[in-house]
Amino acid sequence: MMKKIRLIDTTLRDGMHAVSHQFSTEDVSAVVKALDDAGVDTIEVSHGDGLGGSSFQYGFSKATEEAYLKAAAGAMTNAKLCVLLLPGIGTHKELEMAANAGAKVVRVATHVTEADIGEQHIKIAKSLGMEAIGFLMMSHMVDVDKIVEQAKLFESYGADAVYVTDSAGAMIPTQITERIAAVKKAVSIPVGHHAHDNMGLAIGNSIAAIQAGADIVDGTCRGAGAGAGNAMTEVLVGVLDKMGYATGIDLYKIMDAADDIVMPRLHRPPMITKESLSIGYAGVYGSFLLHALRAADKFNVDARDILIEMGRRKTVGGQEDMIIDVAYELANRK
Ligand SMILES: CC[C@H](O)CC(=O)C(=O)O
Ligand SMILES: [Mn+2]
Repeated sequence: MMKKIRLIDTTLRDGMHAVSHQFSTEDVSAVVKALDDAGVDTIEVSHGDGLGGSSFQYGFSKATEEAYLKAAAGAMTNAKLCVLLLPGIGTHKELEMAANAGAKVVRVATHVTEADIGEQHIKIAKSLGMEAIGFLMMSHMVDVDKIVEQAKLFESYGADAVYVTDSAGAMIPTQITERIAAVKKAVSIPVGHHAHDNMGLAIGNSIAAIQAGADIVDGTCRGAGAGAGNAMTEVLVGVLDKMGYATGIDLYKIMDAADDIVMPRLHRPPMITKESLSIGYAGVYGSFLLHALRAADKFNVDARDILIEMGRRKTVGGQEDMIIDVAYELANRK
């Protein structure tokens, strides 16, 4: 029997970072229709920083979250609609709105040391009848024991699955293997992995995760996502099939979705560049990329220096405003 790997496509959420949150509701309908038709199990749609992310701090979305979700729900026949929520950026109000608009799954994303701030949202999601997944971000920043502790917290709150997330695309396969294997041993809920390609390892790390026991992996079409992007959904489908795992996704249809539907909508397709590689190397959020490029331009400094300094200061998601401070300081040092 082939093991079934659940593939969650986040082109319309992580991919929002790659288009500065400017997909239209028509884009959402077209991409969801193609993914659903290809057999994708779960499709995530939200602002790149999750529900409530549309703001000065993170960048405004082209449409409201409700309009995106209604467009997605209306274009789906079989897939489950998923949203991302970072407690504090999104609140129970956005979660209720999402459930009413048709979302069946929520990923409650916290910094890897802060699962406790997700307890309330996991419980609210369950009371709304949703599947609730704990999503531990920036898991390269702590050791294995800490990740295990935090994954167990999510399980104790009633999460249906828990993720080890490489937000910065900073880890190498052995680090993924040890983290996933340890979490898998410690919890009895499914374990997922979300990879970024800043160091060219997104597919390799996803394979390492699956071989270490992961049950769920994330992908985006054409790798659309923060930094150098994510593991490509269409590549995962081909590779997993070759490895003898079932995804339930039609390879030709997902290739068509990626090349014909998603690619023309990416004005700046993510790729490994000196800046996105620096994100992986420095271990900072992929979503810092466009902010750092803009600040580098404005203050006439090297974006790599900004990112390396952000890494040295151990900044985490939500500290995008510090990019300006760092650029300003670097410019004054010159
Ligand atoms: C800021 C939210 C973030 O983009 C979530 C995510 O995809 C990650 O941590 O990689
Ligand atoms: Mn991501």
